[in-house]
Amino acid sequence: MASESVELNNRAISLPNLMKYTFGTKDAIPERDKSITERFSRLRREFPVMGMRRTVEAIILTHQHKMPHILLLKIGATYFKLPGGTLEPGEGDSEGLHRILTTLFGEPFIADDGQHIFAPFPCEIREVVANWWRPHFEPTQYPYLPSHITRPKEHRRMILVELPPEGCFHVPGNYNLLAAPLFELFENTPGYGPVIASLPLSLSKVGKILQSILPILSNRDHKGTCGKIGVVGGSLEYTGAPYFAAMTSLRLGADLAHVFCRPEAAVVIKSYSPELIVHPILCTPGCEAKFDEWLSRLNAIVVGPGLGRDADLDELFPKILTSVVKKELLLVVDGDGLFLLQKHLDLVKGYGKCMLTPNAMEFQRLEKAVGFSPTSFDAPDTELQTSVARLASHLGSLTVVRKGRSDIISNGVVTFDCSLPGSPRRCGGQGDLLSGSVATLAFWASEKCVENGGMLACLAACSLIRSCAEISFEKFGRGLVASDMIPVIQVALKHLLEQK
Ligand SMILES: NC(=O)C1=CN([C@@H]2O[C@H](COP(=O)(O)OP(=O)(O)OC[C@H]3O[C@@H](n4cnc5c(N)ncnc54)[C@H](O)[C@@H]3O)[C@@H](O)[C@H]2O)[C@@H](O)CC1
Ligand SMILES: Nc1ncnc2c1ncn2[C@@H]1O[C@H](COP(=O)(O)OP(=O)(O)OP(=O)(O)O)[C@@H](O)[C@H]1O
Repeated sequence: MASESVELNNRAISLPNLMKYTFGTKDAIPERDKSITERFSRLRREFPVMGMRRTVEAIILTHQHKMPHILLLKIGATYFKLPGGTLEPGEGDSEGLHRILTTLFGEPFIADDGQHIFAPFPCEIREVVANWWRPHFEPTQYPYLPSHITRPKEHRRMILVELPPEGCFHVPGNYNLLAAPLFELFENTPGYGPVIASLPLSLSKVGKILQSILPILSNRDHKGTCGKIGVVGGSLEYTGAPYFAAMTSLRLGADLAHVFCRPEAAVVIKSYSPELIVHPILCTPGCEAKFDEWLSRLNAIVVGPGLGRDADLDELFPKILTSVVKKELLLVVDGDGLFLLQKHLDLVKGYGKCMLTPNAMEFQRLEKAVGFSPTSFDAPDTELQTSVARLASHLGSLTVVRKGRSDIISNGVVTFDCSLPGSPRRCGGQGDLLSGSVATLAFWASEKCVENGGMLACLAACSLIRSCAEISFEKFGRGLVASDMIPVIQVALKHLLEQK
């Protein structure tokens, strides 16, 4: 098999088999700096003249024995790096990375004018997979730009590079080119450093992730094994939002869905579906005790869809959060929950089981609430990624999913971008479908002890809901409403699972 097509980071990419490549050596290209100390001295020297150093690095994936491998350059006995280098002033990412890969791997020849040059290295430069920043003239780097740093010293961008099915590498004599299996790099910071060790997560395949998260159905299971999800929301104005979130969890595969709403919303919500268990308790006497009792029987809670912002929630909302955190339940905060959360961020700060799913506006509110200047709605994706990572990190590494043109998911250490096409319909309620699916998938991931389960559940949920939107838009076009997406949840799931 010459090449295998896989989906990485939601895009199909061809992975060539390394057996179809040949390898030659050429003259050494000495490293510009002899030591790490020298590298930082040069960075410090050049900074006043050149400004922030812009580095581009190639993520070149290949497959061997059907397993994805990443190409690394090994220098000496223990130092590994991605093939890459520094951009010239004014040079674009793609142009610069092409130039650097040509120097590293292109075939050497002597031009008509006698100059030693390299033939262009055939490859296609794809999207940016990860960004890292170096705030000081020191080794410490972050996958986001820390908020207090106004003049970072280096910005590193890891870019996916696709190779043709066959070809030749001409490797400088001072390097060893090797293919490391992704599983070997996974979180292996001692062996490869934080940047390379985080790449497998950044490149995760949604179909594989879903497979690792979904519970296996069995006749030995009992009612509740696949999840008991609670949704706190539903008011006089908004009855749809909690219904969408709770129904999504059931249609995805949870066993029981409870809605805790205001009494005036309860009959309406019940009448949408006999499957939902509806508690008309919010802001009624004894509400906290009743809620607390039910919490012990649930696995994950979504707080906020259609909750409203009435003054009586100022007192109840923090109590709800405190109960959920105390019981160590998975918590998704969405919709009006995010509005109310602005004053109570300290209650979830550092709570690793918390996932926030803001839309563009809600994200800006959270940024302002923590004292960051809000990132523009239209900021480029890389800036948005930085902002999401910055907020997640500031909140103590909980997971933030900023919905939008692309959904950006970050825990402050790793940042994913889900840019499946979705649909061009922006009807209300789609975010509620997302929060219900995040809660369900996060519960399943936690049951199976999936490493980084919250992050992966969020990525899987974003892919799922965008896929539902795409499928249902084909049928309903501009008349698509959120209710139309619920019946295709299993179609979308199957579609994602089948992606190789
Ligand atoms: N049928 C229902 O019951 C529904 C109830 N909903 C609930 O309604 C409550 C309020 O939610 P809202 O989202 O209206 O609250 P917000 O007050 O946060 O309003 C969001 C505002 O941001 C704007 N916006 C969103 N994305 C944007 C983008 N990318 N660029 C520019 N502007 C953008 C919207 O047009 C809207 O005006 C929540 O509790 C929510 O759950 C919604 O889920 C919609 C459906
Ligand atoms: N520009 C876009 N292109 C494609 N998909 C989008 C776009 N904006 C949002 N989405 C998708 O729509 C879904 C809901 O996002 P949205 O920003 O509408 O959330 P929301 O305002 O919280 O929703 P809700 O109406 O339920 O409150 C998400 O799955 C997101 O991926």
